[in-house]
Amino acid sequence: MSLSDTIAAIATAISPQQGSVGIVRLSGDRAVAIAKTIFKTSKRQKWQSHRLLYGYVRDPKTDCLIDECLLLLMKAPRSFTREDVVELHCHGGIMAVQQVLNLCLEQGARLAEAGEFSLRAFLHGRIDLTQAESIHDLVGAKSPQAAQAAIASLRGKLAQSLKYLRGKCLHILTEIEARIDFEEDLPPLDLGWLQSELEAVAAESQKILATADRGELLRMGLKVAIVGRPNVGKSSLLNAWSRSDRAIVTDLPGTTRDVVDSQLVVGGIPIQVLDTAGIRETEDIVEQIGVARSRQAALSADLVLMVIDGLVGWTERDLEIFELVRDRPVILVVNKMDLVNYELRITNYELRIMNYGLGQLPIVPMAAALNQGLEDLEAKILQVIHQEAIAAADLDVAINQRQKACLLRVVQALANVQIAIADQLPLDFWTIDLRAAIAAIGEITGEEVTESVLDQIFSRFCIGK
Ligand SMILES: Nc1nc2c(c(=O)[nH]1)N(C=O)[C@@H](CNc1ccc(C(=O)N[C@@H](CCC(=O)O)C(=O)O)cc1)CN2
Ligand SMILES: Nc1nc2c(ncn2[C@@H]2O[C@H](COP(=O)(O)OP(=O)(O)OP(=O)(O)O)[C@@H](O)[C@H]2O)c(=O)[nH]1
Ligand SMILES: [K+]
Ligand SMILES: [Mg+2]
Repeated sequence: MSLSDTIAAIATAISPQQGSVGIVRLSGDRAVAIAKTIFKTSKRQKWQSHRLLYGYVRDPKTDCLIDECLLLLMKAPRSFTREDVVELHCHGGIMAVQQVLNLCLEQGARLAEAGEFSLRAFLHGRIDLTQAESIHDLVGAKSPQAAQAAIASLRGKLAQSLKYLRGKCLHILTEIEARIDFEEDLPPLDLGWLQSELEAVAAESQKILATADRGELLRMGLKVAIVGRPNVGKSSLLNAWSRSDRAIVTDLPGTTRDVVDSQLVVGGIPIQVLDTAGIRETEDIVEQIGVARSRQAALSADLVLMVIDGLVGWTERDLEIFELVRDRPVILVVNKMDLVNYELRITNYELRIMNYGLGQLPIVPMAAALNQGLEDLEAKILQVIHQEAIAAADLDVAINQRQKACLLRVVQALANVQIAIADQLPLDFWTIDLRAAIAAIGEITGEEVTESVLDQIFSRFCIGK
């Protein structure tokens, strides 16, 4: 992959007969020259930076008309990549953008690799690595809160905090090194200052680290499986919750055969809900496979909603299903509460559930068919996944697992400096650990990062980003 190539890619999502506009993007030294061979505009319009030109794309070999387009020119360094960038705004769908892209490639551009526009923006110093990663997060965001965290990082909030930490570490390092090099000429190190600076850096690092759990939830979301005996109302729950008719509901036990999923957002957290086949012994081959899939879904879920029938109550069959899922976080949904005396039953369940040794199982009474109990269910879910702690993190950025791993190394290295001081080790030892802390911060921002880490990060991007 050469940085001196001029690259081209379709920058928008493409889908047949969809999207009113599609954009082909070029970046590099030859972007303007390539665009000029295929895009014709009236003489009155000048090829000026940050202006839109109106015109037509033609195949220069055949003079065949391809599309009516707008062209946006952004001259280096005032562009996303800091190279010359040309955008051809074509008609949507597949054909126009694909043909325009092919012409760019025929005229000497190379198809961009995944994330290569963003990689160039990073390598040319327009954004740091945390900002580049946030572009990927923003594009993939599945809730407004996830998008908010991404845009905060994109604006450089995390980058700023890290820059501040790195600055402090460098300052401490300089003070210590000066004592190594010119010991006689300088006043002795102020150990009180040094330690309070180290503690301040560690505390700030911890504050950023505290956003990692929220980051994980916002990025990955939660997989929630609905399981239970046939006919307890699992599919009714999925439909009520997703306000859809996603799953088939009938009064026949064994209606759901396959795992049916739906995407929701609860408290800003993207949730994938899986409705599953009712679990029971059966002779029906198709249903058997469905039941096996239910078990699999339950075991791979982050959280299980185990549904029982409020009218029937807790049965031995329910206990068997509970045994299957009890290693996962479980919420017990007591459904069809519209059919029973509420107060009486709930007390009854709590007693019986205690008798079964199920402990402090969270219970939510519901009437899924009547859309009742959904708010309680969501509140209980947020409680079970410790949402309070997550919402309490007082930074609006939310770091990812890579950034977390680096920050943990920062904290560890700082602790090692403290140990070196306490053990009165020679100053060289102090600086070794401080340098490790600085390097770990640099790995987050991209100031000190290996090619393989960059490769890992940018290869997850889509082509055209
Ligand atoms: N059509 C289009 N829309 C888009 C993008 C794009 O590349 N093209 N973006 C792509 O991600 C996002 C906007 N982000 C951008 C970020 C920086 C620059 C840019 O040219 N920056 C220059 C000049 C700034 C200025 O003139 O003030 C710079 O920072 O030097 C452009 C878009 C979202 N929308
Ligand atoms: N009265 C009442 N009926 C309900 C409630 N929830 C579901 N039902 C009814 O119970 C029957 C079974 O509902 P489903 O949602 O298909 O149950 P399921 O657990 O998905 O069943 P399987 O897919 O067969 O395992 C249907 O007739 C529903 O209308 C409820 O809250 N109250
Ligand atoms: K059913
Ligand atoms: Mg069902």
